[in-house]
Amino acid sequence: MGKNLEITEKLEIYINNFSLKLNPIQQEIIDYNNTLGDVKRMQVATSQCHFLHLIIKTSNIKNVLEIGTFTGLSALSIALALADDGKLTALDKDKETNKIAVSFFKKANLDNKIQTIVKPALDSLDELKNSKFDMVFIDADKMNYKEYYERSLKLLDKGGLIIIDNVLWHGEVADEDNLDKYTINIRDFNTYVANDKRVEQIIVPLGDGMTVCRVL
Ligand SMILES: C[S@@+](CC[C@H](N)C(=O)[O-])C[C@H]1O[C@@H](n2cnc3c(N)ncnc32)[C@H](O)[C@@H]1O
Repeated sequence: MGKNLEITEKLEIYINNFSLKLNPIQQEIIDYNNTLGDVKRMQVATSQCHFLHLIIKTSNIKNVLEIGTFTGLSALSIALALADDGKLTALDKDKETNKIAVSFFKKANLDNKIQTIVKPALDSLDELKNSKFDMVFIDADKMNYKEYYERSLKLLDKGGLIIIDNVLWHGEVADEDNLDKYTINIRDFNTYVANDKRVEQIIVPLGDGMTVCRVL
């Protein structure tokens, strides 16, 4: 008792076999990303797609902001879970991956629910500063996480959610001997959120680790 499971690849396949089924276009995005080589690691894990789905379904979330869309897997997972009157605003600076993401959104008939904005996210966030969202999913450049987090807080009311990906940084955050600047950055970010009295938060060990913050 008390010992957490090690999630091996075999166990992950088992979990996915006994969880929600992926939508065919979610699977197409994963298959497409597999052709990209190492860069496919950018996409969220299947378990994270299902987690985002469940959070949206159970929390009456209507208006979502995503920071970091890549080829669209997390965005499509969010949009699939949203009610008909729901909306996702998806930010990314990369024109090429955005074109691919939009083509998948169209194929899934969800392009009406997803607005993409292609420019550096901090510029988009400036433009969105008078908007309100129920949830923000942060998954872009890690060095800007603190800034994205602060900007996100301004866009949410009490009860709003911020979900941040890659907070366990391949497990490196817990290795105190690792002084790599990216690891230190995530470690500092996690400390910042943990000390923030404006939210309550948990780290969920799915994919590369995601923090779920609820605004108090
Ligand atoms: C980890 S990937 C996002 C993965 C995506 N959530 C998914 O599930 O497929 C990070 C994305 O952030 C984008 N990005 C990096 N720096 C950015 C910036 N300053 N502004 C906007 N997007 C940025 C990259 O172009 C990349 O597509």
